[in-house]
Amino acid sequence: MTIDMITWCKFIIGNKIQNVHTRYAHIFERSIFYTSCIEAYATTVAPLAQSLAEILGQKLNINSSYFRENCLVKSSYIRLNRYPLCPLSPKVYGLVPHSDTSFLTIVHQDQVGGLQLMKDGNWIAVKPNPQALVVNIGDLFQALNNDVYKSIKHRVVAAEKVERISTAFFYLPSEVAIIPSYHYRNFNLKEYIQQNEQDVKQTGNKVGLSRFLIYK
Ligand SMILES: O=C(O)CCC(=O)C(=O)O
Ligand SMILES: [Fe+2]
Repeated sequence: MTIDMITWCKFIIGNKIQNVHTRYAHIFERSIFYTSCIEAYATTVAPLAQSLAEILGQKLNINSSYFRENCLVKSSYIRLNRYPLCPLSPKVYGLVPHSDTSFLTIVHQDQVGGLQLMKDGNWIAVKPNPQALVVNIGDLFQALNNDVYKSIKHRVVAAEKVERISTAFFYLPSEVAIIPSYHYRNFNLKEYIQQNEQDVKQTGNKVGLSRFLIYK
């Protein structure tokens, strides 16, 4: 692994609405305050994600009930990211460049900054604003809307002087829900994750949606 592929970030994945990911259960069990915060946040942000997906989907001929029917409460999850101070910044990333698998990702970041988006071949810093949420289009939404709205490539620059915290809510369908698309062959989340894991193992990279294109 080269230095630029190291991720300088600690994270917890959990979804208290459902069950906490078993690998992290001990952390969640330790603090009732913590779990209730996560639960309150997830309960608030999930309907927001659904409304945004429905609004975006309206002009794209996506059936208005699609998200309600296929995104179950337990299919979405939250990832808490902590970016500790990094002596090697800016040589390593907080998070390596990636696109999210989700339909939508709703990110809350603190005041430190470090999130960057790829736009027209350039990395653009997202101005940190703790009063605002960042909404990213994910891979599954790109497939669903036949490439009208593209999944955004993003990365996080490692924190150099001040530790950074962010919270990402990934709005996802159930593992078996079909993602209908004209550009991509029918697939579901389970298949997509398996394919990505296989590609990362074999090539070191997530190949992503292009694996599922009908016409290459
Ligand atoms: O920390 C951030 O601002 C972004 C987090 C992110 O991209 C992720 O968790 O997938
Ligand atoms: Fe991300």
